[in-house]
Amino acid sequence: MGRKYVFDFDSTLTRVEALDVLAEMTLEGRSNREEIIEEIQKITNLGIDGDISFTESLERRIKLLNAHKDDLGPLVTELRQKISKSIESNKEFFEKFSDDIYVISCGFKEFIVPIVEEYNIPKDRVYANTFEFNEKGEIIGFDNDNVLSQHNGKIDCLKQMNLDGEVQVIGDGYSDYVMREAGIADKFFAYTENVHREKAASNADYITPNLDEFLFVNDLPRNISYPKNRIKIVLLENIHQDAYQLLTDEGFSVELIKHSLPEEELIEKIKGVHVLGIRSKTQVTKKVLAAADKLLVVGAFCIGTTQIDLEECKSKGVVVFNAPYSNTRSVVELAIGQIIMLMRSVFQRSSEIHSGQWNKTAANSREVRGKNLGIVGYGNIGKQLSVLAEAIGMRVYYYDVDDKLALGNAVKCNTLEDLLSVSDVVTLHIDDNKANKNFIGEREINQMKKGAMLVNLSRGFVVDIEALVVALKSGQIGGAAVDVYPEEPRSNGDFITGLQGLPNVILTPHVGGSTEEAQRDIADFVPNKIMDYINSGNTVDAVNFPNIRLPKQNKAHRFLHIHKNVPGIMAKINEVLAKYEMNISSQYLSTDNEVGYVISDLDKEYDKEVLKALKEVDNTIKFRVLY
Ligand SMILES: NC(=O)C1=CN([C@@H]2O[C@H](COP(=O)(O)OP(=O)(O)OC[C@H]3O[C@@H](n4cnc5c(N)ncnc54)[C@H](O)[C@@H]3O)[C@@H](O)[C@H]2O)C=CC1
Ligand SMILES: O=C(O)CCC(=O)C(=O)O
Repeated sequence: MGRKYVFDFDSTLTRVEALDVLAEMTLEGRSNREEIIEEIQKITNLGIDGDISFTESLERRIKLLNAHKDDLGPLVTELRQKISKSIESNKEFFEKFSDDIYVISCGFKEFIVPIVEEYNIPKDRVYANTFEFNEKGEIIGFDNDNVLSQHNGKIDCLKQMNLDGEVQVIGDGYSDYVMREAGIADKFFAYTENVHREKAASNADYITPNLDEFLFVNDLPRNISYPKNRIKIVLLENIHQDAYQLLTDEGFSVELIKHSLPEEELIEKIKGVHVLGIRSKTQVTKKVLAAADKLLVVGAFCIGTTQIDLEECKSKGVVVFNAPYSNTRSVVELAIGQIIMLMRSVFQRSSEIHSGQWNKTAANSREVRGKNLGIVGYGNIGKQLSVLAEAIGMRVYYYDVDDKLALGNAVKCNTLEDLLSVSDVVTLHIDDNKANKNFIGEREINQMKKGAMLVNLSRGFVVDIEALVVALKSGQIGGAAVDVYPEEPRSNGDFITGLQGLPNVILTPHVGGSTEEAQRDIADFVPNKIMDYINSGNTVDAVNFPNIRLPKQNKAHRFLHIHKNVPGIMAKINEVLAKYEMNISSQYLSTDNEVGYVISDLDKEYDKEVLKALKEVDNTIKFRVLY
């Protein structure tokens, strides 16, 4: 093609400005170090944005630096650790196109050459300044005759190089852009992986958030087939900021929305989205999924997943992850707290005193020690609650549809009625299966001891609210703590329930799992699952999909193929691979009744036609090339 690639060094090939790093090193121990560093950074930026002449910026910085020849070795060592992430991961490009790659920098050859040589860029293709030293080896200036020490020196430098073919400049600063503005370069790519400079970005032919994107738009060899910045993630329902941070740090384009979206709005929003993050409110229905043209993953940043049509997701090759344990402890602690508060009628006493009434009484105030706690649903939450409740002296009874091993001294009940009839407090921790609708209704309430308490931290639809209201008014139930409701609002604001205003009723707005700890843990767990799937194809812990984990292979391509689980499909996939003479270095298939998911690691080079052929294999649901 005869195309030439001209790279800037500071904040482009490396994540930092080298002179700033040098300053941090040379000013070590100085009392005014921070102020000087700040001043140097200010001057650097003024020079980069063209607000002061570059020569002035260089002179002023060198004076402040107080550097010595001996500092340059450690500086190079430091810079080696600070190569831009996507530059580091795309060495293949620098190998294959080494004859066409140049560095033009207003930095200094003394530290640029040793770094870029490792990327196959020899010193004769590095255009940069050189330091001047005094007899003691101190850096006292720079070679003033070098055009790169002058304002807009990059223009003259590139002109003198007289390169053939199309010249593309990749850099973060205004001084890179001016080469295109002067008509010497053909295209300017504003490189924003490390810093987004408005002046450079607004003048660019193209803004490239990393080298992956640059290589993608130019169809050049690259480490990953689809740049991460092109992967669009939408996080709804006020998901913890840490999740946003993790996913943006990984290079994805993430949008954070505070509330849930109703179906019609989600149908619009989901178009072009690769990953959707939700909590318990957002309904991911068939209609939503029909509009989801790019969707790869749904992340439920909670335990429950019945708000998602898991089967439809699977049939469309959309993998769903949740956080099955992150908020377990938070729910358990709230349950314990609520049980104690109910038994002591604390909320009534509190409301009285809030309204100016002193009512010191022991009536309806009991210890939990020695009382019977009935746990319905002996899963992750139920079991942990069992242990904590015993530790504070409660006698635990439990009921579960599955055969669950009793922890500690807990007593298993064979029927729900057995549990209800013996418990002083009944607490619900069954899962969010829709079959559990009105699981506790009038009949079950009447099977409870008179005056017993009811706690619901599972799902709102599990309890018939009207029946509960009647029982609370009649005294059949002595008090209730309710965290979840059949209908919950999409965002904070007004809310009405028949339970409002009743004595000894604690109402909370679905906050069982809403603690800093739980939300932080979820914000770490789910994004890691998402990244593992996007980056490596791993589906371990997916709730609706065959689970596979295959270690990353070097010098291989990875193809992901999701298909309907029909006889002979693997043979067809491998026939295609054989036809295109691809050597399989490892392959892993996992299936369930409906779908099969196979990861194939293959030899380095491949004919792009193979991708088309694999997509066309009958019963293919989704196909993706990772690298
Ligand atoms: N309030 C909140 O903020 C939170 C609420 N939750 C709710 O708590 C539920 C339980 O969470 P985990 O313990 O982690 O779930 P889990 O799946 O570990 O346990 C649920 C247990 O309930 C049992 N079960 C289901 N239906 C039953 C029935 N009809 N009768 C008796 N047992 C039945 C299951 O066999 C299972 O052992 C979640 O599904 C979710 O709905 C979870 C986290 C936070
Ligand atoms: O607070 C949330 O996001 C929902 C908590 C919950 O109910 C769950 O984890 O299933």
